Amino acid sequence: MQRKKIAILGAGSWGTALALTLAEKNHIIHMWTRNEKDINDLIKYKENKRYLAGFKLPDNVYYFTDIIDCIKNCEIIVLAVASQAIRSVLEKIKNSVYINQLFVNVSKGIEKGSLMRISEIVYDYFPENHYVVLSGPSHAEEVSRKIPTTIVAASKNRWAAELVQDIFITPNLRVYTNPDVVGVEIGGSLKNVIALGAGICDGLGFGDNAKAALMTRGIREIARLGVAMGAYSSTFAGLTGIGDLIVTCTSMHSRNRRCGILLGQGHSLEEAVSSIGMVVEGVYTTSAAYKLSQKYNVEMPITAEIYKIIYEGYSARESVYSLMCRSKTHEIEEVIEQNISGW
Ligand SMILES: NC(=O)c1ccc[n+]([C@@H]2O[C@H](COP(=O)([O-])OP(=O)(O)OC[C@H]3O[C@@H](n4cnc5c(N)ncnc54)[C@H](O)[C@@H]3O)[C@@H](O)[C@H]2O)c1
Ligand SMILES: O=P(O)(O)OC[C@H](O)CO
Repeated sequence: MQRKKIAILGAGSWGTALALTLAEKNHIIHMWTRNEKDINDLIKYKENKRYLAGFKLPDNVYYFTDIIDCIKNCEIIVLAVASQAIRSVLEKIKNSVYINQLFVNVSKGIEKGSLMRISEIVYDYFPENHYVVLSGPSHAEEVSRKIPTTIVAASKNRWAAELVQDIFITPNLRVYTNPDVVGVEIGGSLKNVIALGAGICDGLGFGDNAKAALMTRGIREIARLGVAMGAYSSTFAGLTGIGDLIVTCTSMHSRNRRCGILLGQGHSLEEAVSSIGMVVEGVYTTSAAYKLSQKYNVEMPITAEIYKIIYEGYSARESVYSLMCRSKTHEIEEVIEQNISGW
């Protein structure tokens, strides 16, 4: 493939892992982060000691303190900051983006106040630019070690999705395409809420049964909301749905799960988040998901309980009791609603 000039906005763990991957494919990488000390350290050590220590960045990675210089002449602009910061980053570049620059969003979240997905925020600023969301089960710590990983490039535009597939694919990072932007964004964001719950279960000392139940019922309520918002239900059975949910609920790399473990052990939210030291997207997404469930009138009992734990001070044990003692119900709603089996 032809060498591309790619701007990565955000030099956290994921932005850095992607810079490594793309630079090793011989693309020219421009990295920007808001923190000048981080940029100076990157220039000095050619390593991201703060967010992803142990990996040398090659010489075709360049570092910028000026975001406008960073994106200049880049064909691709990768959004790799925490999701609540995406709007402020777009605001900084709003007068400097050309129509032929393609956005690749790798951030997983929903904007807290507006309840907008990242594609909607990008569309607000750049309605004519192509947009691709790249998501799936992909811990930065493993991608940078070249451990086999699979992700999905989703776009309304097939050409854009296939271009991003070609740019990012390596023998260790297999990229699929999908037209379902809503499904991929909802799955990638809301799995973090369930991962907080999985961590809480671990922190409370529960076992594998509880975790399996949480994950299975969790993906079901995520899919219910996603479909109400216009997603394909099959996306939630794929890499960006159940795939990402599995990796986030079971891995000790997951910041969301680790935060949940601390909550389950009785630490406050502030203590838990500050001890993680990196973005814990699920904290914000819990609030957004809870409000989306109300807006779309979709029942999301697990999300509602995690909202109560995080934002209303409920104890985790109280929430588990509420979930277990809800009125009894059927497993697959469609069977009852559509009278499929004649019940
Ligand atoms: N780490 C992973 O394994 C991984 C994998 C896939 C997706 N993601 C997603 O990628 C996004 C970034 O995650 P990360 O792991 O790199 O997080 P991180 O905590 O390692 O880094 C966050 C980055 O966002 C920047 N940032 C935060 N607030 C900002 C603001 N107000 N303005 C400008 N920049 C700001 C920070 O400076 C930093 O560069 C998240 O949405 C995450 O869910 C992470
Ligand atoms: O570390 P987490 O919990 O933010 O998860 C990172 C990625 O989203 C996993 O695919």
